[in-house]
Amino acid sequence: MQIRALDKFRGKTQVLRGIDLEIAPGERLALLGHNGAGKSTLIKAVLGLIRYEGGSIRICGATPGSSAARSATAFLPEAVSFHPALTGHEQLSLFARLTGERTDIDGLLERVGLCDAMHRRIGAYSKGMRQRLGLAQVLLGRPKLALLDEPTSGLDPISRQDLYAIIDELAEQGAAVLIASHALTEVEARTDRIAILRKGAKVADDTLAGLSAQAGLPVKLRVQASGAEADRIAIETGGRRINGASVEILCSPQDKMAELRRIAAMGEAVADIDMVPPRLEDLYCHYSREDRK
Ligand SMILES: Nc1ncnc2c1ncn2[C@@H]1O[C@H](COP(=O)(O)OP(=O)(O)OP(=O)(O)O)[C@@H](O)[C@H]1O
Repeated sequence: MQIRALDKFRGKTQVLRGIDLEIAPGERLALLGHNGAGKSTLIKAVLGLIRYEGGSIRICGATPGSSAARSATAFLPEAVSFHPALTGHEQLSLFARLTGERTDIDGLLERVGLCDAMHRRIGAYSKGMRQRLGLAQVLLGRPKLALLDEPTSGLDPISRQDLYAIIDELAEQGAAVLIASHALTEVEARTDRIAILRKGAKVADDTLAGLSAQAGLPVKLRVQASGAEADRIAIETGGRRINGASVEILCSPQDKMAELRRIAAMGEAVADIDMVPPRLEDLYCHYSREDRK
C-alpha cells in the first residue's frame, strides 16, 4: 500500500495533512495517535469509504474502492458486528460464497479458537469471540492488505496473544498489515514499524530502534547496590535512589558506555546493573508532544 501527500478536510477543518505512508508486503505497521488524530479517517480513505481532497492512495496499484483494491483488502473494525441469528459457521460460509473462496471453514474456525462455538448463534458470542470470527473473515479473503482497527480492545490477555499470533501468520503469508491501536506495550513487541499521527499529520515513522535513535531520549541505568552502598552510589553518579538498594541514573545514549564504565569501576559496591532503553510509551509521548515542531 502506498499513500502519497494525502489531504482530507471535514468542512473547513483539515483532518489529514499531507500524509505519506507505505506498508510493504509482510510488514506489520502500528498506526498510533491520540483520539481524533486521524487514524480512522486514514483507514476509511484506504477502504474507499470517504473521498479525499489531495494526494493519492494505491493498493497493489489499484485505487481505493475499485474492485481490485477491495478484493486485496480486508478490514477488521474495532467493534465487529455480524448477524446475531447466524452461527459462526453459517456466517463464514456465507462470506466464502460471496467472495468465491473455496476454504476449509471448519479449519479456519478452529484456527481462531472457535472450534466449540462454531455452531452456536453469534448473538450468544462474547466480544472476544466476535473479534475472533472477524479475524477468521480477514483470513478467509487471503488479503494483500489487512487493516485492523484496535483489534485487541476488550480482549483478555490470552485472546490478545492468539490474535497477534494470527496477525503474524497473515504477515508471514505476505500481507501488509496496519494495526491502529492505543495499546502501546502490545504493538511495541508485535509490529515492525511505528507511525504516529498528531492532529492529522504524520510526526514519526520508523522502527522502534530508529525512533529511539532520532529522539535521543535518555537511557535508564538501574544499579543495584551491595549492602548499604546505595547512598554512596547515588551521590557519586548523580542518580536517584528508587528503593533501599537501587539507584536509577539517566544518561544520554552517547554517554551510556562511559557511564557504565564509571559504575563498573565502583567494584564490589555494585551488585548488578540493568539497562532500560526508552519504551514506546516514552517515544510516543515525545513525538506526540504539542510543542514539537
Ligand atoms: N463523520 C465526521 N464528521 C466530521 N468530522 C469527523 C467525522 N469523523 C471524524 N471527524 C473528525 O476528524 C478528526 C479525525 O478523527 P478520527 O476518527 O480519524 O480520529 P482517530 O485517530 O481515529 O481517533 P480515535 O482514537 O478516537 O478513534 C477528528 O477531529 C474528528 O472530530
